[in-house]
Amino acid sequence: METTIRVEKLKKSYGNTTIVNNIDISVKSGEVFGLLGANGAGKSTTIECILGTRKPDNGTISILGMNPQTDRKKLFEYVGVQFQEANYQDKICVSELCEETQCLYKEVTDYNELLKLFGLIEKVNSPVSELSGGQKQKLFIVLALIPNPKVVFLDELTTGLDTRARHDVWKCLSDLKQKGLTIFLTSHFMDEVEALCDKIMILKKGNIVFNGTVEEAIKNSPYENFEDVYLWYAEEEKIDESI
Ligand SMILES: Nc1ncnc2c1ncn2[C@@H]1O[C@H](COP(=O)(O)OP(=O)(O)OP(=O)(O)O)[C@@H](O)[C@H]1O
Repeated sequence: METTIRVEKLKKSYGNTTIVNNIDISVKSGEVFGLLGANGAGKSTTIECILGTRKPDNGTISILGMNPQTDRKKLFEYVGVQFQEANYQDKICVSELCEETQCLYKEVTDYNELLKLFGLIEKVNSPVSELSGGQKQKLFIVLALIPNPKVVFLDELTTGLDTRARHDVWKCLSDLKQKGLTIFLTSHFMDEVEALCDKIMILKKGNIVFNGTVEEAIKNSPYENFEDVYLWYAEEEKIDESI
């Protein structure tokens, strides 16, 4: 399997504070990779450095063999990004926003199919501003998938979605993975990580504290429940077993 995302010795500091400390990441084609860590651990900074929207202090990054800083235009034909908040006009409706996104790319997926897949088709003519938080979140995933990408970056994948919607999103992403999509995600939901991720990396204050599979993470910890396992790696304090 070819390596789709390769990051070597990525480092980013603000002033004297190191936010991301010498991180190496390797994601193979068709894999789902989960970057985990507490609030402020450095996940979004890592993603922004990988995408070239933030300048790292050090490190080599390649996506699909391209450099996100210098091959930006070509690379983003193949890369989808889920934004937490997109910039859109106040009154724009769902179909218009999808069409605007389609115009940015040469080869696109039919957005109506994606809206159907994500249960949003009945909102196609609604103003985006009238969607619920969860519906907007799903729409941002749809926008990320419109370019028919080979790789997709999903930051806080299902934050704000209800249980049904989260499961629907997992199903959609599993189907897209079967078709060869490489997925790089961050999530605070360990059930989601267990359901989707082939490989995970746990960051603690910008340092890698675990890199491997969920099964390996469990095996190398004193716990069996993955949420306990995650906390054991990611948190400073030991878990109080009486809780
Ligand atoms: N422009 C900036 N200047 C100074 N510090 C910053 C800047 N951007 C981010 N940080 C700091 O970097 C740290 C990591 O932030 P980051 O957003 O990468 O964390 P995260 O793991 O994505 O957190 P969350 O789970 O809350 O989204 C935080 O302490 C944040 O305050």
